[in-house]
Amino acid sequence: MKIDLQNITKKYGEDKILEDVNIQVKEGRLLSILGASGAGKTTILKIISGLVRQDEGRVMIDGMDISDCPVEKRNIGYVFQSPLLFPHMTVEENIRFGLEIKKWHGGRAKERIGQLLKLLQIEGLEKRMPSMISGGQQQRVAIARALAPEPEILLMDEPFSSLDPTLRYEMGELIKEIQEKCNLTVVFVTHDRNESLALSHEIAILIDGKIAQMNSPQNIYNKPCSKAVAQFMGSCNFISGKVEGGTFYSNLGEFKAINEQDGEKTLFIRPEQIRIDGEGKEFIIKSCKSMGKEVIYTVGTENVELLVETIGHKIFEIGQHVGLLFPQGNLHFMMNG
Ligand SMILES: Nc1ncnc2c1ncn2[C@@H]1O[C@H](COP(=O)(O)OP(=O)(O)OP(=O)(O)O)[C@@H](O)[C@H]1O
Repeated sequence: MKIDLQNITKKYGEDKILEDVNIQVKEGRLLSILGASGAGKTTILKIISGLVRQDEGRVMIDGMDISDCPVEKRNIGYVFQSPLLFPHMTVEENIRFGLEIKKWHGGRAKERIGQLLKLLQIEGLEKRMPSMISGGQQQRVAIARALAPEPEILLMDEPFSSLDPTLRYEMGELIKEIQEKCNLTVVFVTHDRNESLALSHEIAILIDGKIAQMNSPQNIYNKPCSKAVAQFMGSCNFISGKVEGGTFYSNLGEFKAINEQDGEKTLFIRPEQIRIDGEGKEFIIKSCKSMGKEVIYTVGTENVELLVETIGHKIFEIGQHVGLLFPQGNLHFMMNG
């Protein structure tokens, strides 16, 4: 099912939480909403599910306005940050609870529970109480319960934030697999950029209640529309300058700027997209930080300073003269401001 949020605005008291939010998620795709704490991510999920009513705008599912449809009629699965299982019920009973809405009992319910135990890879745990399984297993049960009534849309609110990085990665892979197998349309809220880059078909960046950019992970990372989006996705270098007749002029030198309109622009480049040339001379290594897998150097001249990331051991020394290479394909120009 396709989700289309149109011009959604939401206030709590005098505070405007969401302003003219437009989000489209195609059927069978996973969109993640990435934003800082308090940006309004959960509020968007609550509006899609019907737990909260927007002040303005429409929630469209497959072309139908469901803004006035009650929560229980929407058949949308919702997985919360913590699993929220019923502690006095077994794993099987918790999943069965998800079927209440469908009024499935007997053999049909048993068959569906069996399918879900297999899908979430938790077979053998059905008779255990939630206190007798791990945090990761509890979250699998919560996902099984949300999927029990066969929703075509699944909303996930930072579902893996309490898990350790390895488990978090595994759960992400499992969600991708389930999403594809069941052709689910998923909206996934996170404030972890790596998680969103790894999982999503599309990412929507929410800054101060507005969608700053919505695009593929590659474009969000490599072609951010603003400094705020660029910084949200990781370390970056910004170089101010001017485009004139297909050339960008700056303190860093001149670069080809084919198809760029003339005017004041900012050149954006990620630290790992710059290469250090040991044969060159025009820059100096000013500092360096070893991060284990990678080394981050500050490299500069009197006029300009850049972060450069290399993989592996430290091979350049502070004070060493080097050159820098800027592969043309990695250069992205943005409007100033
Ligand atoms: N029921 C409510 N009444 C008043 N204010 C609320 C209510 N629910 C949320 N808020 C406020 O709305 C803002 C957005 O909340 P929301 O939970 O959507 O943010 P979020 O991006 O999901 O944050 P986090 O990443 O911390 O979960 C916050 O400032 C929050 O305090």
